[in-house]
Amino acid sequence: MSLFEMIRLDGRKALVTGAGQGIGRACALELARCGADLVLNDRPGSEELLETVEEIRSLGREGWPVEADVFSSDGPESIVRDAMERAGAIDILISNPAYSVRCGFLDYPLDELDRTIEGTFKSGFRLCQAAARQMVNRGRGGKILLISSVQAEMPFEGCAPYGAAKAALNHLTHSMSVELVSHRINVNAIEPGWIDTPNERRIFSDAVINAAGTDLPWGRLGLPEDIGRAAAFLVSDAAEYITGAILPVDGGFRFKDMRANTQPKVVDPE
Ligand SMILES: NC(=O)c1ccc[n+]([C@@H]2O[C@H](COP(=O)([O-])OP(=O)(O)OC[C@H]3O[C@@H](n4cnc5c(N)ncnc54)[C@H](O)[C@@H]3O)[C@@H](O)[C@H]2O)c1
Ligand SMILES: O=C(O)C(=O)C[C@H](O)[C@H](O)CO
Repeated sequence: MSLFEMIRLDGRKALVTGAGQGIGRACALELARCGADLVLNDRPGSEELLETVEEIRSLGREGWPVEADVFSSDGPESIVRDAMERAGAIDILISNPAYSVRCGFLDYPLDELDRTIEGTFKSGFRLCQAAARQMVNRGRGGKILLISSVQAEMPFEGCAPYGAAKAALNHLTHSMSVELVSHRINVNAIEPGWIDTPNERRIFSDAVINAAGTDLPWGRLGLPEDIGRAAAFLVSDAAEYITGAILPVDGGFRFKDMRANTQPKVVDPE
């Protein structure tokens, strides 16, 4: 079979969290273009989620919205329960959202440390666990993809708990791949570099983003679609023999010293 045929996802049911905008939305759209039907999660009341659902349906695929906070106490388990009710199965899981604030190590507030570990690591752990249990019970394998970050390997000032939580997700990816391989469940992660998403636009001014784009080795920031395409490959049959892999999609960012560009102190308040 050709790569083109193997990358098709027709008949597969995928759950993507944080699918209203940014990287989650781009992953969902790319999976739909490859033929998957999708359960799409985002926060309660998210208008962007409904826009993603509409766009998926306009591609001729099913799009089932599940509004829930994946960081909340019953969030991950309830999202998986709802996904099973709507779609009947989860063949593919993409665990996407994270929580972070920027603050120096010496001043980092402990309640924010807890939120970062809860939102970035624990919610991902619990979502993967709940989805993997369904995949194992069903006995037909599955694909799990975690959205990590280059910061798992690349320390930025003011981001210690977030980077540590992403490093923990990388380890979790390796551990899950070992424990789930006998169930034919592939577990992989993508490390996005600096991707032009609404979240980055909230943190940085246009001037900072434009300057960073010029300085990045590829000459531009990453686009959410760059991550979406890598995600679609990793959850397809074309990647059948890939498990426990951490794929950077960063245009060479992690090998260039851009620490000066990544400091929030250069943000223009306007
Ligand atoms: N943008 C980057 O440069 C970059 C780089 C490396 C890693 N990442 C990672 O990519 C992932 C997505 O980031 P993004 O830049 O697309 O962010 P974003 O804020 O632009 O989009 C995140 C989406 O997730 C949703 N979301 C957030 N918290 C949620 C919650 N508790 N429950 C349900 N939905 C929730 C948001 O509403 C939004 O739709 C994160 O894990 C982030 O750490 C991003
Ligand atoms: O969100 C992340 O994990 C990133 O690495 C994004 C950017 O690289 C970061 O905002 C730049 O400081």
